[in-house]
Amino acid sequence: MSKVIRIGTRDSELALWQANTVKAQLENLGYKTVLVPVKSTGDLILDQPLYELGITGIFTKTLDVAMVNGDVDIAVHSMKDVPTALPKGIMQGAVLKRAATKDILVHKGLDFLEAEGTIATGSLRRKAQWLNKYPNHKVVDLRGNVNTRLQKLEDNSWNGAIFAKAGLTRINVLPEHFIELDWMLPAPAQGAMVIAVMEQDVFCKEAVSKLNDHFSEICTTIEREFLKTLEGGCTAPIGALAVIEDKDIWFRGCLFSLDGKQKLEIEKRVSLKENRNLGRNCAIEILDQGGKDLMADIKASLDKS
Ligand SMILES: NCc1[nH]cc(CCC(=O)O)c1CC(=O)O
Repeated sequence: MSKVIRIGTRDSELALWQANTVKAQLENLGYKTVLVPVKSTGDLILDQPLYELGITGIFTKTLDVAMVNGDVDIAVHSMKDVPTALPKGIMQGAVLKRAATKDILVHKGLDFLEAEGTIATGSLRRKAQWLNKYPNHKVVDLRGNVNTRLQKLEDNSWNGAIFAKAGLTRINVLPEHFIELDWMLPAPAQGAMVIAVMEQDVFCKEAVSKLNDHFSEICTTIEREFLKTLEGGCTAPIGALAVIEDKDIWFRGCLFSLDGKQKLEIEKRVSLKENRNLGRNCAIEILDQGGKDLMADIKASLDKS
């Protein structure tokens, strides 16, 4: 085991925390590793256009390029940020044991909930679900990494902002005032970390496979199949969550219109052994129940804006 595994990561605090976790776990198994932080926007030296390689994700693009270029051996991602179609030559090497899956509202007091208020999020999925439940509220856009978003919430008069609990917990910035949004369905694979590896890299494939958590892999696979079957290359307000209870898998999925007024949802409980195609079949049911038209509407309005 003389090879040093170069772990590519983005340079945000959350990304570094996640990459360091993988580093510690690999070293615990006796592997030598080194962390290679890669700036999010970089000089992308490649002799092929990105789309020809199937490189699309805004959060994962830079690391995909670094892997294809041979600058890093593996990459650590928040799994929900990874497009459902992986670039040529890159495969999913391991899904780590999943942390908290849910979204939370960080707030400054909850009196506004049943009245009027403004909450902030940059996510179409969170916005649509929030407006569906609280039609009298306003939702404003909020972007940036976790620390930036927390700071902007402090600096503005908004009543609250929505975050993935896993992200705040990991970098230890979970504020005192938050509520768990149990009714909101998370992004497919939220709270899970994934390790990407090159298909031809036998050594690294073997190494990272030891970090795979079987149940986390099953649940995130179902959620991402649901997403992949619905989306057809377009970002939409889609939520999904699969959890294992006893010997069953309990799946819930949803698709909303951008304004949150239309809601299509599905729920199924099957035995763990029968989980094949669960995500795909649930998506097909949603598509048949009006989801096809809704996706076309969403795509049309997103193309316009
Ligand atoms: N889209 C950004 C992003 N990607 C992963 C996380 C947190 C960790 C996770 O959800 O797995 C976050 C922050 C957030 O959604 O609040």
